[in-house]
Order: sequence, then structure tokens, then C-alpha cells
Amino acid sequence: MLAALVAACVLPAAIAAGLLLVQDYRLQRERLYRQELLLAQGAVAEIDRELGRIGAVLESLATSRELVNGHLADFHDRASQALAVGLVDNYVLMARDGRQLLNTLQPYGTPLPRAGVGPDLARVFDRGELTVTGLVASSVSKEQMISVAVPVWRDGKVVQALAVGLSPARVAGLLRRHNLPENWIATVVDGHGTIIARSLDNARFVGSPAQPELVEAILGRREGVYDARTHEGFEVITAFSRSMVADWSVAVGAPQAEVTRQLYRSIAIAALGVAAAIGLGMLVALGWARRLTRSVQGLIGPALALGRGELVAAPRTGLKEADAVGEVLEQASKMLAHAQHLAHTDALTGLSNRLLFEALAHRQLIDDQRNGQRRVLLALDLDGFKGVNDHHGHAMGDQVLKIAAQRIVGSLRSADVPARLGGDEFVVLLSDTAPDGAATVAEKLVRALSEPYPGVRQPVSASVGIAVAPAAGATVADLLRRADEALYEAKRAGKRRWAARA
Ligand SMILES: Nc1nc2c(ncn2[C@@H]2O[C@H](COP(=O)(O)OP(=O)(O)OP(=O)(O)O)[C@@H](O)[C@H]2O)c(=O)[nH]1
Repeated sequence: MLAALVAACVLPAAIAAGLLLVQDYRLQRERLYRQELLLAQGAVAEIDRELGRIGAVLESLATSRELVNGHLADFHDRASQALAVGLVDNYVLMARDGRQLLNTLQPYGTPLPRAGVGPDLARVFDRGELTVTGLVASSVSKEQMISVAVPVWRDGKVVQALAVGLSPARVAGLLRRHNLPENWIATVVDGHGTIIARSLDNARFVGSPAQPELVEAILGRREGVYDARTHEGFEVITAFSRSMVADWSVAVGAPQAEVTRQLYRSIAIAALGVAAAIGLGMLVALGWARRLTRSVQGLIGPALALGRGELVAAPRTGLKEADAVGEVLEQASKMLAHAQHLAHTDALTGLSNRLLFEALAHRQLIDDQRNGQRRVLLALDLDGFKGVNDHHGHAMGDQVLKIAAQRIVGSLRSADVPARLGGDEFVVLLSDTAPDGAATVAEKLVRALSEPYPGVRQPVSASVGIAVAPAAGATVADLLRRADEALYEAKRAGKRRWAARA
């Protein structure tokens, strides 16, 4: 139950954490794409710059004095010197029919094999513009090469093509200059989808077709992103950018694992966080549950005491709601005690009333029967009290009743039980069981109650009737009746005296 409660509290946070993770994963991917795209654009720009530099040197050689004058031996020397500038491997001068007129890979005059004019190179003769070819096998070195060629003009016609050979290894070197992060791969692909250069294992993959996903992605687009699998077989996220000079694209791929590793780390941290939150929540909830149980249990005792009609003192638990209930129990017990007091007390004199007196006397009589003890009940009635009311008014009558009650209490021992039955009638249950004790107390009471009352001119005294249990009766009602009979006997005998019933 507790676990479900805590889980319900943590669930929204867990869902939010999950959504944040998904968002974070997307952002990571986008950041990776942007980084790759920047690298691809940087590599393309560098390749374009290099091709531009090569083109510029080719243009200046194609219009050089040696070539225009047909001094090919001198031109061979000049071209060989130009090899030092730029990333080129050799210069070749070709006739329209595909004959090689000179090749700096061979000393001038060495017979050269016929190279032929492929469709890429034919563009130089047909359109008279700089052309970058795809991979072609060098007729001299037999190595796979890329050619950059410019037209050689004479009398407004393209008569020859001057080309340089560029090895894939040199292009791969350009890629490696970009300090790719570890496990990242940059690939240069020509317009036919053939790998021209690769930053990793260049020699192995040059000439191979690129992944179909890349070939499809670069069709008609300058740049973009795609997910694929490398030739080595691992998943990569790739971005590519197309060259402005050649029909080439550079693709930069980063392992998918770079993003997923980060995602797994984030998931692990989030899962740990959620588990810690649940654990902590459980501890806190457990603490609260214990406190709650203790507080409620602490109220059981006071509630039972209230049921028994006792005064309640509820312990303070420190829990606001439980303390409030405790306070209510205390107040209820006080109100109950007050109500009981009112129900059992004579409001005017503060003595017990008939109800309480009968209950107390009943209990005493039962105890006495068990112990075989005697018990004495005195019935008291003021003499001439009506005259006080009549002459001095009801308020003075009340005053006399109060003083009479005080005098009764003052004439008794603390174990004796006095009570006012109503009007000017009182009763006393004596604890003293000595044979003469009752008469002595009755005498004392008659005397005390017959003393003058302040401000009262009317004579007031008292008569007392004595009934002794068990001889006079075994029940409270019997004893009261017998004491009353004795009282009226005393009244009849002249008042201000006592009479007894055995
Ligand atoms: N002031 C006051 N008078 C009360 C109260 N209860 C009853 N009385 C009056 O007390 C009087 C009691 O009557 P009695 O006992 O016959 O009067 P008494 O003058 O003492 O008569 P005896 O006992 O024969 O001497 C009545 O007049 C009642 O109205 C009370 O609470 N206050």
C-alpha cells in the first residue's frame, strides 16, 4: 500500500524524466548531425580549394610559352618543376585521339602507352572547360587516379588536354587533416557513387561502391543526413555535403553508439534517481505511517477513559490532527465531569443531591452487609423555616439554607455523607457505627442548626430523626422512611430535638 502510494507520487516525475530523456536523445542526434555537417562542409571546402589551386596551375601551364611554341621538352621540365606545387602526382599532355604526348612520370621522349579519352575527359575537348574525372587507372603507373584536366587552345580550338593525376591517398590525406574524432569516418564519393577516398582504410575501399543509402541520399541534394551501416558493419549517423567544383560529395559518419551510449548513461542516471526517490519516499512514508499509528494508538486509552466517564489527559503526539482529537477528548471529558457534577449536586448548597446520596448510601449498605457492620442515617428538617421566607423573603431563606448546609458539614467528619433532599430537608449517612455515636452527632447537629442565623429575627432550629441499619431497614428507602418517622416524632414532641428508630 505504502509502496503504491510512493510510486504514485514518483510516477509523474518518472514520466517527465522519460520525456526529457527522449528530448535529450533527439538533441544529441541533432548536435551530432550539425557537427558532422560542419566537418563535411569543411572537408568539401578544402577539397574545392585544392582543386581550384590545381586548376590555376594547370591554366598557367596550358598557356605557357613552352607549350604554345610546341617546345615539349622544355614544357616537360617546367611541368616537372610545377609538381612541387600542390598535391599532384604527375602532369600528362594528351592529344584529342587519346595519345599521351608527355607524362612527367617518364623522362621526356620515353614511348608512352595510349591512354584513351574516357567520357569525363572528352568533356574537356567538347566543352573546353576544366573537368574533374572519376577514378581511372593510370596507363603508366597502373594505379587508380583522379584526373583534373584543362583544355589547351590553339587558333580558337581545343587541340590538347593538360591533365594532372591526383592519387586517392592524397585526397584521403586532405580528409585526415580535419582531425576527425576517434571512430568517425569521412568518405569522398564521386557522382557515380564510387568511393574516391576514405579517412580510414583508404586503400581497401577506394573504387568500391558507396553504401546504397548514401548514393540515394546524395542524388540531387547539396547536403543532408542519413542513417546507415558502414562497410565494416557498424551503425553510423552520417551527414554529407557536395563539392561546388567536382561532382563529389564528402560524407562524415559517427557511430550510432556515441548517442546511444550517452542515452544509456542518462537512462541509468534517471533510473537511479527514480529508485533513490522511491526509496527515500518509502522511508519518509514509513516514518510518517509509524508516527500516525503511534498517535492514533495514543488516543485509544483516553477514548476508553472517556467512555468510562473519567477525566482524560491525552498525551501530546506532535501530530497536529491527532493532538486536536486529544484536546477534543479532554474537553469532552471535562464537560462530562461537569455534567455529572451538576446531575449529582444541589445547586444552592453544593451538597450531594438525592440521586447521588441514594447511590452512595446503596453502595455503603451493600458493603456493610458483607462486613456485618451497622450504619446510621439521620433525617434533618429545619423548624420554623417557612417563617424566614415569609418575613424576610425567599433570598434570605436561601441564605439560611446555605448556612445550614455549612453548619451540617462543619458538624460532621469527612467520611460522613451529607445531602440536601429538597426544601429544608437534609440527610446524613454517618460513618460512625458506635452505639451512642448517632445520638451525639444528632445532638450536635440540632445545636448547630439552632444557632441564630445572621439577619434573621425568626427563630430557626432543627429536628433530627435517627434510623440505624440493619435493625431499622436493609435498603436506603427503608432507612429513609424510618428516619422520617423518627423525625416527625421529634417534631411532634416539640421540635429542636432528635428521636430514634431502631
Ligand atoms: N427560600 C427557600 N425556601 C424553600 C426552598 N425549598 C422549599 N422552601 C420553602 O421551605 C418551606 C418548608 O416548609 P416547612 O418545612 O413546612 O416549613 P417550616 O416552617 O420549617 O415547618 P416545620 O418543619 O413544621 O417547622 C416552604 O415554605 C417552602 O416553600 C428553597 O430552596 N428556598
